[in-house]
Amino acid sequence: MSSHPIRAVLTDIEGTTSSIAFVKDVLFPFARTRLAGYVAEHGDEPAVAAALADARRLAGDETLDRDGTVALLQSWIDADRKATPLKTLQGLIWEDGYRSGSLKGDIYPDAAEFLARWRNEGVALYVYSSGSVLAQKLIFGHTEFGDLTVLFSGFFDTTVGPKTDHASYAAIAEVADLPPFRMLFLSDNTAELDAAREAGFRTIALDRGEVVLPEGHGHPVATNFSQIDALEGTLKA
Ligand SMILES: CSCCC(=O)C(=O)COP(=O)(O)O
Ligand SMILES: [Mg+2]
Repeated sequence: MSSHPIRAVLTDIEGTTSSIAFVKDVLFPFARTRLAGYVAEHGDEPAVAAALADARRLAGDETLDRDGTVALLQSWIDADRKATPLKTLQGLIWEDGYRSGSLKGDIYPDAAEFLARWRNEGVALYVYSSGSVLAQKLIFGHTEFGDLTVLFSGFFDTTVGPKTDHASYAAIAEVADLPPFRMLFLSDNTAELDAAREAGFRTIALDRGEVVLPEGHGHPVATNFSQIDALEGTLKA
């Protein structure tokens, strides 16, 4: 344990503050089934047209028509590909669901409780997820615990860089204006945790019982946010 208090917590969403099951079984199918209709209705809007063009560029096939692009994006959903244009479109489609009340942001109760507690204690909170910033604000903005977006000082998605690249964490620490060793990154993905550690962050792996963490990863492990509080005895600003 370091003697330097943690000044900020940077948290992943899927597998950390929210179950993988919610993302895979609720959010992804919601977007997948509505994708074709959404693109038909909004495909000419600049943000949507740009995301479709980015997807074609990423796939290396700029000749794809609209149906072909939808099929490509659906295959990326099935493969859980964390591609920025797909994440942009998913966020836009989920927005309709959250606003109409058919989607509710599923946040673990311990995450909601301890995020609020840490914020009250003066720890700054940030999100870093493959989901778009819009999707992040929607999931935290529509929870059974109310609007949790007010707890956060900033939101980062893959437009800052891939989650497995140490440079992304260095960029986030710059924006937060903190030395990386004063920041704690929480994730269920050890490749992400390795990248954060390489950038100088402190790290804790979340083991929510949905995936098996690889052996020998070397990150402290917590099964919920109350254990993080105990593990990081210096989690006081
Ligand atoms: C913002 S909720 C949807 C999350 C999502 O689309 C995703 O791919 C989850 O990735 P994470 O980086 O939060 O594990
Ligand atoms: Mg995750």
